[in-house]
Amino acid sequence: MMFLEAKQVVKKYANHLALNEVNLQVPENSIYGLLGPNGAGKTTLIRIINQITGPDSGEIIFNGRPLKSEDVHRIGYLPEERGLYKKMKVGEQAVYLARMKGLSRNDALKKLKYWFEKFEIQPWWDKKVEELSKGMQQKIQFVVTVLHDPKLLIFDEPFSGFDPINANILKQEILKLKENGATILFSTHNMGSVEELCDHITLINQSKTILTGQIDDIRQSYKDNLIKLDFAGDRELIQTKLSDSFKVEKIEQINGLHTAYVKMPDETTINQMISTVINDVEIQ
Ligand SMILES: Nc1ncnc2c1ncn2[C@@H]1O[C@H](COP(=O)(O)OP(=O)(O)OP(=O)(O)O)[C@@H](O)[C@H]1O
Repeated sequence: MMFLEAKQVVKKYANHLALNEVNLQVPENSIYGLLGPNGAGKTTLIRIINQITGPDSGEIIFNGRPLKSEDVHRIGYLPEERGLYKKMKVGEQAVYLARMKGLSRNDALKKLKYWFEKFEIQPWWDKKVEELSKGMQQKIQFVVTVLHDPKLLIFDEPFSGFDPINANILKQEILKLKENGATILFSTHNMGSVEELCDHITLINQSKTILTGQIDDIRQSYKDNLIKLDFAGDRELIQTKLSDSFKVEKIEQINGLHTAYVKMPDETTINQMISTVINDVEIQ
């Protein structure tokens, strides 16, 4: 079942068409990546789903029926522009935000304890937000976003500002949230995170959907069987040997190292290709 759908969503800003009949189909309990270059329309779509702004036409279907204002409590949203109160203490603010999402003080404290321990950020509890770095503030905001166990989580550029170690911790947590039943939609420019996390993607470019589907299907349909082989050795000989069974598109040479771009016919394997040249080259 689709947990979230955007149907023919159109949004104009003054003279700019930010979304041009965009569709989205997010299956329940999936991790869904929204991709596209700067200005493509990703944040606009996310803001429409979060009811911060409305579409000019089209609609959002949530859990099988049109999205309602009260659904906002079932969505956890990490916006692109992080917004914590700088002068307030971390713990005090986290409890305050959790209370706004309907948690009792006791529940908020219990859940915050769990997340602060998980992220090893207990020592920050009594610091003012302004004393934290950007990445540290982002961790707090992530915790506050997921604290009320929303069924739908929407993260706008969740990895921006995180160092690789913390980005990895975040990835693992996103996978666990899925295991625990959440549906997750996130926008990103980070292709590594897409490969590692997403089951489905939609690619938006210039306000339009240009590619959508299951990541495995997309990978399969764009597979062009082109293999890049880095080697040291006799370029002419390798070209001749490979050309018997494969199509060598080109061979480049950089600093004494050759790179052959070899197109593999469907019935051939990489092992066959390598065995053709293995006695004549040093494969890098
Ligand atoms: N409030 C606004 N008023 C006018 N134009 C806007 C507004 N918000 C967004 N736009 C325009 O709509 C287009 C889409 O912006 P959006 O923020 O959705 O892009 P994005 O895909 O999230 O980009 P990025 O990857 O840079 O975050 C841009 O051309 C932007 O200038």
